Amino acid sequence: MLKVEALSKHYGSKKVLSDVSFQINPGEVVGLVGENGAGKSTLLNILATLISPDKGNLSFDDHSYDSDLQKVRKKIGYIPQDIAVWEDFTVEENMVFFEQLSWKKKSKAELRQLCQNMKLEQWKEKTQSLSGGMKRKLNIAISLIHDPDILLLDEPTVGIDLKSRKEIGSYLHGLAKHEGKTVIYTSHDMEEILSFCDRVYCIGEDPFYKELLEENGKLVQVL
Ligand SMILES: Nc1ncnc2c1ncn2[C@@H]1O[C@H](COP(=O)(O)OP(=O)(O)OP(=O)(O)O)[C@@H](O)[C@H]1O
Repeated sequence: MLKVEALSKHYGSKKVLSDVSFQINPGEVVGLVGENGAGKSTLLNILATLISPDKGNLSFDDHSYDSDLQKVRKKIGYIPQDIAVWEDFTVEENMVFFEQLSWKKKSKAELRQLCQNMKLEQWKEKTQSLSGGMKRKLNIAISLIHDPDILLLDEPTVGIDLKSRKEIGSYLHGLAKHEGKTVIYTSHDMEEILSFCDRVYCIGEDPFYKELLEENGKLVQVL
């Protein structure tokens, strides 16, 4: 379980997160929504241990972010907004390269299976020739090499076609429901949030998202 207690973060005089608390269970898919600049990426980056909060206690499966940082990091898979793959490498070469950097070892067959699970079949193709949706799938497959328990995704489906969006959304949903992973992702796509998320956290004071989601029967908590 992911536990966040009394988390705050500011940049200079700008308060971004103020006394935020929540808990997320294994197997849940949680969406983070809010207007531009509300603090979604900031929260995701704190959960990914990439930036530190000003105050607050965070833990995952009873491992504290403060005292058990290495254990927590091993459990996290983070997919940033910008696709980070080697364009000159094939899909296979990318997977093997990142497997070598990973603390968890996987055979080539297992790496290929990860891609196939995402409906990414172009194993021998150069990454530069893949569509945006396929590159995004590769990015997600790379983040799964070390079998993380918690997946943090910053706008994983932005700028890609509807078919890939749906495939990625249902794949992430399946990871939560069949493998018990905790999935947290940001999106501006309300249809996607409505289809794939069990719960939604709204960041910021604008009531727009909360009202829209509640009208559609979603459980929403304002952070
Ligand atoms: N390193 C930083 N230094 C100063 N201000 C920052 C920094 N990172 C973010 N901010 C500010 O904090 C606020 C929250 O930014 P954040 O990127 O978390 O928002 P967001 O909800 O993810 O926005 P978007 O939907 O546009 O991606 C913004 O006003 C941003 O300008």
